[in-house]
Parts: sequence; structure tokens; C-alpha cells
Amino acid sequence: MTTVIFSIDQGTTSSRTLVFSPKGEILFTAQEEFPQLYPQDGWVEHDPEAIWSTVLSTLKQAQAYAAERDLSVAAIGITNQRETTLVWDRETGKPLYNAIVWQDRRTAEICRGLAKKLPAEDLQAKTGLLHDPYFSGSKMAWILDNVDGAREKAEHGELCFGTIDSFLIWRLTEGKRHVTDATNASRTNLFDIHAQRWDEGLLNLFNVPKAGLPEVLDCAADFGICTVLGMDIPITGVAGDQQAAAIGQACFEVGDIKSTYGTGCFVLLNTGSEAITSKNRLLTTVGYRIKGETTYALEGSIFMAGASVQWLRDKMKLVDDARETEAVCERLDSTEGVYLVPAFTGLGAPYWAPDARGAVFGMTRNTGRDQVIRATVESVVYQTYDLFDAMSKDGVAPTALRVDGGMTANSWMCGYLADILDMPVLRPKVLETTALGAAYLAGLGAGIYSSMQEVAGQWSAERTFTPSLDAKTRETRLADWAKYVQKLLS
Ligand SMILES: Nc1ncnc2c1ncn2[C@@H]1O[C@H](COP(=O)(O)OP(=O)(O)O)[C@@H](O)[C@H]1O
Ligand SMILES: O=P(O)(O)OC[C@H](O)CO
Repeated sequence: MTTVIFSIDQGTTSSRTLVFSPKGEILFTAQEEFPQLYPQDGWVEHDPEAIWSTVLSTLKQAQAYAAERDLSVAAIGITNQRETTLVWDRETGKPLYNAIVWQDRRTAEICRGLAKKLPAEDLQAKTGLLHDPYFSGSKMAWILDNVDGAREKAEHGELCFGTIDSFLIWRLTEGKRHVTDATNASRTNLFDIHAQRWDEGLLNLFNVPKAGLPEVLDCAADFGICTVLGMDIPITGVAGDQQAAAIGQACFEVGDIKSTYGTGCFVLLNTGSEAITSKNRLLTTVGYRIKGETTYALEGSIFMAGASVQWLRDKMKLVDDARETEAVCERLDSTEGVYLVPAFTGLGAPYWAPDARGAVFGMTRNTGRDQVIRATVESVVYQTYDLFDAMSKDGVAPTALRVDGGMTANSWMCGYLADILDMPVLRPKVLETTALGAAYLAGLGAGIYSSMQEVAGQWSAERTFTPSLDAKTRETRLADWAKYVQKLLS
């Protein structure tokens, strides 16, 4: 019987289950979208039951595929949208409130209050993160303080809190395990990334009782047995989606760097066993933890990448399909001075401005649909440049970038990235690096691989984009972008 690995990729806009061969080939994909809920300005929620039902449904499709071909399922890996927070009843398994999504800004005021009690440097020294509503801690506190009776139940240990991975594991193991992995824990603002444990001082500050938090495991570990498919399958690999993408991109050496363009864009640089503290508002995070050894990463997080293309499609109705953006970008020489700053849910790194909102600058009577479309795609590239600029101020100088995620299907964007970053941009054969990373971790946890390095050899570039824009045009555009971002923030 041929062995396969199931990889669950629970993303911001859809849930997927992929079937991988041990060689990292995709044999099957099932994907289902679910609704995005925007109850108020700056609020973003997901229905936990929609998340669960799409995961279960795609998992069952993968199971049917494997059964028809007599494939033996060795393990399940899970990767997930990070920071998105849930609180559920330990007895009934029912969530008390919708999942509060990573993009949600409702706790901006709570974060400002916390910043007065704990200086940003002290929070950063322990967690590698900043005071921002992006992270899970303030979202957990909000649910406990805004759902009737929640805090009292939490104090009595009747509730479980967690990120999407821990909620899915709870459901897949039918309530037997409440666990998470070190990468997801490192996004909560409650986890000491150096000591690798929940921090009592931070739990007190955020007012989150420890009793509700999951046990933190390595990324390749025993996360329990999935029993909901009528057969027992061990869950042996878990990582947040951006960390999983770095693994799928084989970023195992110090200095390896990747950028994933899904809903948002997240750049992760492997810094090895050293946790580099940024002086330029980047994040320090757990890249992966294997056999108790932590590899750290420096991260830049942008909230709007593919999501701004969705906005062009769903709200502005400028395209019917995201794929149309590529031809539009290609047929223009420039945006004719139009710049879009997509601060729809504030700006992430390196600005961290939760209250900023989007704007279009430089419009003239000549500005039409095409210029706005290209300005939107260009904005994703300029935001990536801002992260690289912050990294270089932190003393890190990458020389090539590995890219992945749905938006990198747009080859024009990849070429423009090479132009603006002024370095080669490499797109791998498998764009689903997130799911691939989780499959590798599950394979490691199940003993199929002996080390991550064993799988690194499978990585190869499908296409390399090299810079071709002249230096003067590049500098002018970057200066214009910087000017308009400052205008928006002032
Ligand atoms: N050809 C394309 N050009 C530009 N954007 C694209 C293209 N194809 C997909 N996208 C964008 O990529 C995103 C989907 O990427 P994906 O990695 O599946 O995201 P997520 O995991 O966050 O749900 C969508 O926001 C979509 O707008
Ligand atoms: O859904 P994605 O792929 O944009 O990833 C979301 C991130 O994990 C948020 O930190």
C-alpha cells in the first residue's frame, strides 16, 4: 500500500485538505471557501462552525480519494491562519463567540491601555511582538469580557482558548486534546519565546487565565488521534501558515527568506538559534521548534496583499477574476502617478497603525480602471520593499527572495518585486508551500523523514525573475510611495 499524508490548510478565506506523497507531490486537493463577516468598521469575524464544516468536508473528500486508490494515510498535518482566536466550552465544545480574525482591529484601545502598563520594549523582549490588536492575547480578553458569564466560566477552568489549530485538534480528537505548537503560541503576546512557556506576568497583564490555554508542543509531535473519519489517523505536524510556508520553501539555513502572498503578505527570514530583536518594528517569532530546539525568524507582516485584489473584484467590481489583474498591469507602462495605500484594516509592519484607513493618491482626469488596478498590485510590492528596508536597517541584507501564495500566480507582480527589491525573486514549482510545510512536519512527526534537511533537497525554482527597471524610475516611485504613506499617517 502506498503511504500518503493529509495536510489541512485552514486559511483566511478557505479551508483545504491536500493529499501529499512522501516526495512532496500533490496528489489531490479539496478546497471550500467560507464567508467573511464584517459586523462593524475594523471588525472581522469567522463563524467557527463554517471553519469546522469546511475542514471536515475537505478532509472527507481526501479520505474518499485515498480509499478509492487504496492509499494508506500515515498522518495528518495542520497549518492555519495565525492569531485568529476562539474560546469554546470544554464540556460541549461549542464556541462562545465567532472567531476574531487576525485582521480585526477592535482591541486597538485595549492595546493602547496595555502599552501604558508595559513598555513596548519589555513586551518585545519576551514575546518578539508589539502592542497591536493583530495578536491573540487582546482578542481572548475581549471575548472573556464581552460574552455574558465567560470570565467566570474561564476562572473555573470551564473554557478552552486557542488559535484555529488548537480548535481543530480539539474537534478532530473529539475533545481529547487541547494542544498547540510553538509557532502558533508565539503569536499570542502571552508566550515567552525564549523560555518557551506561557508567561505568568503577561497572562496577568492581558487578564487571560492560564487554565484555558493549550499545552504547547514541538511542530512535529503527538497532537492526538483524529477519530472523526471512522478510522484512527495520528496528527503529527502543526505550524502557523507562514511558518509552514517557510518550511515548504525549505528555508532551513540562516539567511533564507520567503514571502507569502495570500490574503496578507508575510516575509520570514530564518535567523537560526538566535532571536534577533528588531529596532525597526519587525517581529521576532518562532520559525519552528523540532526536538525541543527552536529556530527563530524575523518577520514582516502586511495585512493586505491578495485581499486588496479581492477588494478590486468584490467591492469595486473592476475585475471579475483576480487573474485579470496581470494583463492589465502588463499593458500599462506605469500608473501615471497613481498610488493606492491599502490600509483597509490599518497598516501592519513596519508602521503598526491600526486606525489608518486606505486612500488613493495622485488621480487625474486621465485616471481610469487600469491605473487603479495596477496601483493596487504595485502597493503590495512597495509594502514588501518597506519590510526589506526595515530589515536592512536591522543589519540584515538578503540577496534573493523565495515567493509563494495565490497572488504569485500573477507573474507581472513577481517581476515587479524583483525590480523594486532589486534582487532575484524565485517562484517554486509547488505554490501551496503552506500545506507542503505542514505535510513535511507531519511526515517528520510520523517518522517518514528523519530531519527537515532530508526534505530540503526537493525544493526547486519553477521560475526566477530578475530586476530590469532602471534605477532612476525605481527611486522616484519609492520616494512617491513613501511620501503618500507619510501623508496618510500624518
Ligand atoms: N492571478 C492573480 N493575481 C493577483 N492576485 C491573485 C491572483 N490569483 C489569486 N490572487 C489573490 O490571492 C489570494 C488567494 O491566495 P491564497 O494563498 O489562496 O490565500 P489565503 O491562504 O490567504 O486564503 C486572493 O486574495 C486573490 O485575490
Ligand atoms: O490566510 P493567510 O495565508 O493570508 O495568512 C494569514 C496569517 O497567518 C496571519 O498572520
